[in-house]
Amino acid sequence: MSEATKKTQREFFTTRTVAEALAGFRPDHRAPVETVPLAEALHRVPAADIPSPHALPGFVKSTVDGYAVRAADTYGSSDGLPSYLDLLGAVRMGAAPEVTVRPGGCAAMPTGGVLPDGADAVVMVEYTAETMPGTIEVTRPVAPGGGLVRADEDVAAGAPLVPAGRPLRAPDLGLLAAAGVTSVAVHARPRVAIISTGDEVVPPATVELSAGQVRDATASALAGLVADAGGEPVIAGIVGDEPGALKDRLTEVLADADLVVVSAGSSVGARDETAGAVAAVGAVWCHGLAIKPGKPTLLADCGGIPLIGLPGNPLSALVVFGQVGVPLLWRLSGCETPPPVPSTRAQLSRDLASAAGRLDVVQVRLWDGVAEPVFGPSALLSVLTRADGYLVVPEPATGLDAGTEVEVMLYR
Ligand SMILES: Nc1nc2c(c(=O)[nH]1)N[C@H]1C(S)=C(S)[C@@H](COP(=O)(O)OP(=O)(O)OC[C@H]3O[C@@H](n4cnc5c(N)ncnc54)[C@H](O)[C@@H]3O)O[C@H]1N2
Ligand code: MOO
Repeated sequence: MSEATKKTQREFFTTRTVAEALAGFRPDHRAPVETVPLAEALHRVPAADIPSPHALPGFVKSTVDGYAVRAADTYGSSDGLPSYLDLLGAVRMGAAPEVTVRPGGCAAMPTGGVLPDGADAVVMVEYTAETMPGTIEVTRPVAPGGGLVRADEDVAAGAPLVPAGRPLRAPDLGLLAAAGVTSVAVHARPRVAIISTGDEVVPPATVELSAGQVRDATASALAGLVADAGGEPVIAGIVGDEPGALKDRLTEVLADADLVVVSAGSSVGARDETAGAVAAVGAVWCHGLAIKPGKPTLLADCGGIPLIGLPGNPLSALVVFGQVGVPLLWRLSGCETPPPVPSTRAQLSRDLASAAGRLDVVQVRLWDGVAEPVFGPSALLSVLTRADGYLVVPEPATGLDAGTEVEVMLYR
């Protein structure tokens, strides 16, 4: 056993908390920046604020169907004492007004039309009547600016259309399009190399299994989590337990990955080579995380590129990747605070025990506002597929009582 392996195996007994890992494990690599068309920009993270080339909407715009007026001409108007205005013309959609509104006059106005010169408000058609051809009766006053948006009310020229560091949402794409911005500089989807380890692990397409063999479940599931968090999964194969093989594979994938994920072999058993191999290609930040399930987790910084060594049990691997890998992935994409996960409040059906200082991730089923824990060993992946979501027992807590209102993060 190498010196490095001995050292990292001892570190297993000085685990870090998940909170410490989220705050303190911060390799400085970021996915490169690329320019993509709007149609490919959903959920991508702008590398810098994107300023508006001009004001939006760019003209004083009516928000109602009605008549453009001088507000002062409508003061005191009521059903009993209407104002009467001369109809001077009509504004057409998508065209500059050909009419100017003088005192005592008005112009017919569609929603979205350009306010004509002289007018400072639009009165809704519901509060008017054309009592005689060419004369409009107004029965409600309107204040200056009423029925309008200002030329820069959506976005001022030069102000950010969308901020750096937040994944683009559908309305962001609309605002960019409205401003004529049709391509954006965003971080590339982080490439996540996924390596499975273990002599017993065989490709999923293997038809007949020999005794003790298992099909690689973890890589496919991790690829799903990676894609969900905006990354590009790169399934980098299965590495057996022969000495040196993992180190060689790690060296290869590090040349072309933004994040490396290795599953299994990170515990303290005789064949657990991961810590030694990782120590040969990077600096191990922790070996052992105070999380249940998932304690045999390893984090390393490989020249700025983060590497996560996940527990072998697929359930534990997925739980840890959700808690630690997904936030890392968002940071690689340029987003420091991951977008919130949809959640719901529910009443816990039974007591849950936990150790203080350890984060417990508990799978739950939900019905009628009740969260029922799904228990089972982390060797069983079906515990996850049967759950509707999960709750966490926070690090300081020693457990949760039945009936406690808990927040359940929902799977979709
Ligand atoms: N003495 C101790 N033994 C164990 C501890 C401990 O603290 N002290 N922790 C246990 C926990 S918790 C877990 S989790 C496992 C994790 O160990 P490894 O990360 O070294 O993983 P393996 O032993 O290689 O595998 C565990 C289990 O998962 C299966 N596996 C592995 N990879 C895959 C895959 N890609 N797809 C499907 N299944 C996979 C593997 O065959 C094993 O059955 O250690 C405990 N022991
Ligand atoms: O924590 Mo192990 O990672 O329970 O299955």
